[in-house]
Amino acid sequence: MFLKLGLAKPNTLIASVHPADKLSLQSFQSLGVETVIKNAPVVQQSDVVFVSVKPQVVPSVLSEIQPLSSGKLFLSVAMGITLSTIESSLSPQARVIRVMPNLPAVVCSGCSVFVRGSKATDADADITQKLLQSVGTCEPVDESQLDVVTALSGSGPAYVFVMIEALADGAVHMGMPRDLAYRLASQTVLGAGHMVRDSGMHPGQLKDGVTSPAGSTAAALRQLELSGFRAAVSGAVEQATLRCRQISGKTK
Ligand SMILES: NC(=O)C1=CN([C@@H]2O[C@H](COP(=O)(O)OP(=O)(O)OC[C@H]3O[C@@H](n4cnc5c(N)ncnc54)[C@H](OP(=O)(O)O)[C@@H]3O)[C@@H](O)[C@H]2O)C=CC1
Ligand SMILES: O=C(O)[C@@H]1CCC=N1
Repeated sequence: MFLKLGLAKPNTLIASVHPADKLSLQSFQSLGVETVIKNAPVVQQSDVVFVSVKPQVVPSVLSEIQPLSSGKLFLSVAMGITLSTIESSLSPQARVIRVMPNLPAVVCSGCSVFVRGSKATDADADITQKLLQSVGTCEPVDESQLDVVTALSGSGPAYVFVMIEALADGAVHMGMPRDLAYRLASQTVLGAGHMVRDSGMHPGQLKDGVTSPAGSTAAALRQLELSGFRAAVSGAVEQATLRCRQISGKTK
């Protein structure tokens, strides 16, 4: 996406990719980006390094690149891995920023936050914000919020995809063709999100505006309440937050 938007040129990027990961290899190569099978050349040749391996793999990757990390900016997207863990695993001269992006960045509708590490400069924060704002929104937060952010906006697209699938399943059950059901369900979620973001109105007030007395929406909402919909969704955010905290504790 950064290439498409002209924020970087292919010959300024380099990625470490496992040879077995044919899909990633092909997509980088089709963009003209050099790929290597080791992490060291990526760090050696870069000013800004994205750390985007699974949290459980982060400690071994950081210890591998530690000797090469002085003077570089590291942007870690790994859930649950704290700034203090990352900073203490790299050179004291490494600069670190934690980022929590989300999947819709691939269609320029992402939602990211970032937290500056102790050595990160204003220029580092600017470049992080510029990169992430090119693919959606990006705002600074306190690190104490990052696990909940991960649970809300990091994982959130998955909950919404399930919601869209369930909406469409309901409509198909009632006789609607599936392709029409997905079009209507996805546009409904987009439109509702747009209204909450831009109207300044409380979501409950917007919900009331859709709900005619003795109408179909009231019947549907009653079913959602009986099924524990609110508790299920807010419980999902709670469980995801707890999982981040668990990972965070294990990798300190
Ligand atoms: N998916 C999402 O929507 C989001 C993910 N994140 C974070 O992004 C990170 C990656 O997540 P995700 O992309 O879903 O996970 P994936 O497992 O899909 O990607 C991780 C990649 O790292 C590779 N890898 C494994 N070990 C090493 C190593 N030692 N050196 C270099 N590369 C290695 C893996 O290769 P192989 O498969 O061959 O092992 C794989 O290609 C996680 O930390 C996650 O918390 C953050 C926000 C959103
Ligand atoms: O599931 C995960 O661990 C990552 C973190 C945010 C989205 N996906």
